[in-house]
Amino acid sequence: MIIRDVMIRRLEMTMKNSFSTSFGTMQTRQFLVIEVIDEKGNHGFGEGVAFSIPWYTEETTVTSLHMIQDFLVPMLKGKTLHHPDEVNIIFKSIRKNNMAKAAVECAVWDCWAKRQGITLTEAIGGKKEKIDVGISIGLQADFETLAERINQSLASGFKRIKVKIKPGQDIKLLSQIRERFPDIPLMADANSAYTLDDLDLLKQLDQFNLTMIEQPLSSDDIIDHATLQRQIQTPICLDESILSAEDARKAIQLGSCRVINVKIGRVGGMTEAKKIHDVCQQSGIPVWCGGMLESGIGRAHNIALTALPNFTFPGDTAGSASYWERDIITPEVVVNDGTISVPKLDGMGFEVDVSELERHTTQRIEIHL
Ligand SMILES: O=C(O)CCC(=O)c1ccccc1C(=O)O
Ligand SMILES: [Mg+2]
Repeated sequence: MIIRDVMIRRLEMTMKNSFSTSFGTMQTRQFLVIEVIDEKGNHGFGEGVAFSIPWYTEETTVTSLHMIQDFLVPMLKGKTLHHPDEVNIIFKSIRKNNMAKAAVECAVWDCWAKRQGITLTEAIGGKKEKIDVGISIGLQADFETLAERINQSLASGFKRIKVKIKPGQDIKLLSQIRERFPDIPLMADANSAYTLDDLDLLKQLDQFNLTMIEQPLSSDDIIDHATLQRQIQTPICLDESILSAEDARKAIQLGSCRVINVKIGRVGGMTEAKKIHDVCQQSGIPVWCGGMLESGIGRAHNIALTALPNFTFPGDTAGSASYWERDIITPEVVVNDGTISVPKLDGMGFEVDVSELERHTTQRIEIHL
C-alpha cells in the first residue's frame, strides 16, 4: 500500500456537557481528523486527540498539526507499506508526539483494513462482538448535580461509574457517593493531582471499595506509585504515566499498578496499544480503554481495540450521545444496556458523515505525496 494523499482537518465541536477535571473545565473540543488515500483510492481516517491546552500531555492541537504536516506525513513519502505495524517503526526516530503519530497511524490502519476487505477489529486480532462500557463523569458544581448524573448513567446501563477527584473534592465526595450508591462499581481518577505527601489521605480511599484509583500521582512517575501501591489495598491504575509498552513492562515490574488504562493517542497508535495489551496479558494485568472526549472516528478505533481479550474492565468509550448533539459518523456509536456492538463494516466500521465533518472544519491542509 502506498499513501498518495493526506488531508489534515482541524475541527472544533461544542460538547453537550462541559467536562471538568483536577486541571480545569472544557466545553469546546478542538481536534484533528487525518484522512489518507492509497494508490487504489481507499480512504482511511484517524483522529488527533490532543487538546488545545497541554494539560494532559505536552501536545496540543497545534503542535500535533505541526508534527503531522512537517514531519510525520513526509516520512511516508515513497514508502510501500506491507502492514500498518510498519508505521510505528517509520515514526520511531521522532521522539514522543504520540498523539500526532497515532492520528496518522490510525488512518493507515483504517485504510489498510478497508483495502483487505476486513474490519479494523479483525485486522488487529479482536474477537469480541460486544464490548462493555462505563462512563467518566467530570467534577460537578455540587453533590446533587453529580448524584443526578450518576443516576442517569446507571439508568442508561453503564457498567461502571468513574468520577474525577482532586484535593478538596475527594474523601467527603466519595463518602457522599457511597452513602447514596453503596454497591455500584465505582472508580476515581485524580489526573495526577496528589503527591506522596498526601499518603494519609490516599490511604483513606480503601474504605470506599473502589475498583481502582486512576493516576493519583505525578504524570511522569512510576516510582512513587509503587511506594503508594504497597501501602493501599485499592488497585492503582496508571493512565498518564504509561506512554509505551516499555513503560508498561517497567511499571508492572516495579509494582506501580495493578491495572493499565490504554489510550491509543497517548501511546502513539494502535500497534503500541496492542503491544501494551500483550505485555499486560502476559503479566496478568487487566487493561481497559480510556477516552479522550473523542468524536466518532476516535471512538470507532477505541471500540476495535477494546475487542481484544485482555480489555476486561469496561472502558470510557460511552456512546456519541453522551458527548455530541450530532456526531460526525453514521451510524452514531450507540450504547445498549452498557454494551456497544462491534461494527461489522470494513475498516473502522462507521461511515464518516462528510457534511458534518466539513461543517466543523476550521482549517484544511492537503498534502500530495
Ligand atoms: O469520556 C472520556 O472520553 C474520558 C474522560 C476522561 O476521563 C478524560 C478526559 C480527558 C482527558 C483525560 C481523561 C482521563 O481519563 O484522564
Ligand atoms: Mg485518566
